Amino acid sequence: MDGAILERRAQVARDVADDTEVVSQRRGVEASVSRETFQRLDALVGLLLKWQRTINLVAPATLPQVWARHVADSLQLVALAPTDATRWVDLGSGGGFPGLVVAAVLAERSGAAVDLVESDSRKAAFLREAIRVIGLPGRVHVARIEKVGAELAGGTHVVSARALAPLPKLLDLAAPFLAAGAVGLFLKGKDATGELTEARKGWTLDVELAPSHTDPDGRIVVVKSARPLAAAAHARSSARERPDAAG
Ligand SMILES: C[S@@+](CC[C@H](N)C(=O)[O-])C[C@H]1O[C@@H](n2cnc3c(N)ncnc32)[C@H](O)[C@@H]1O
Repeated sequence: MDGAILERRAQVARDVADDTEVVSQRRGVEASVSRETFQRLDALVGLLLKWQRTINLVAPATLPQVWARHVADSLQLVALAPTDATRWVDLGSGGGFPGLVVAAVLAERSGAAVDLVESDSRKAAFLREAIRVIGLPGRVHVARIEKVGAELAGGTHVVSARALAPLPKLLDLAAPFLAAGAVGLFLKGKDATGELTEARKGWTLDVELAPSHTDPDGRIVVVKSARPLAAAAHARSSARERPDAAG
């Protein structure tokens, strides 16, 4: 059989396999949330796929696994948060993970509000549109986290982030929220333990590493409290004061 026909058949087989995978991942999420939450998540995925044609909201290679890699990955944070959490801040939300997924669940809690901080204005436009169209309890801040953190921190129950920065830098970004008593929920890959060892050089931490249900190598860093070590805090503030300091 000619090579072009073989390749076409192989592509059709791959597409069918992808479709089957998408259907089964979507069913997995459907079984784990309420009907209303699932409808919001379905609408979110639809909107993401539409906007993804013009903006790179998530890595294109991850689209066939959108339900597992993005929706289910984000959803697992809700089970690790205090059950009565209503004030949630998501840092560096990008295409809405985990922030918009959390907002889709928290929509059922009275008084819930999810603040999404994202400095990229095109991604922020998507976040705003998703909140408007789906009717999510979210607010978007098109800003650098460093600029708005202190102002947003009061009353936050949970601060989350995925794929934003290595843990030591992430703790610096999340510091105002953690200082205000928020629990930190940070989705991490296989380097979580190494990043935690690094972070302990600058912080006294009460932390748990929870397994990820969507990535066998992944961990969720649950930060229950974080206090900067005095010397490390001093080093950080001196580095900020010296304009020629690295980092
Ligand atoms: C790699 S993406 C991850 C997006 C999303 N959390 C996810 O996991 O799909 C990191 C996002 O954080 C945003 N970001 C990075 N540094 C930031 C900062 N200091 N303040 C606000 N947003 C920031 C970037 O614009 C980008 O959209």
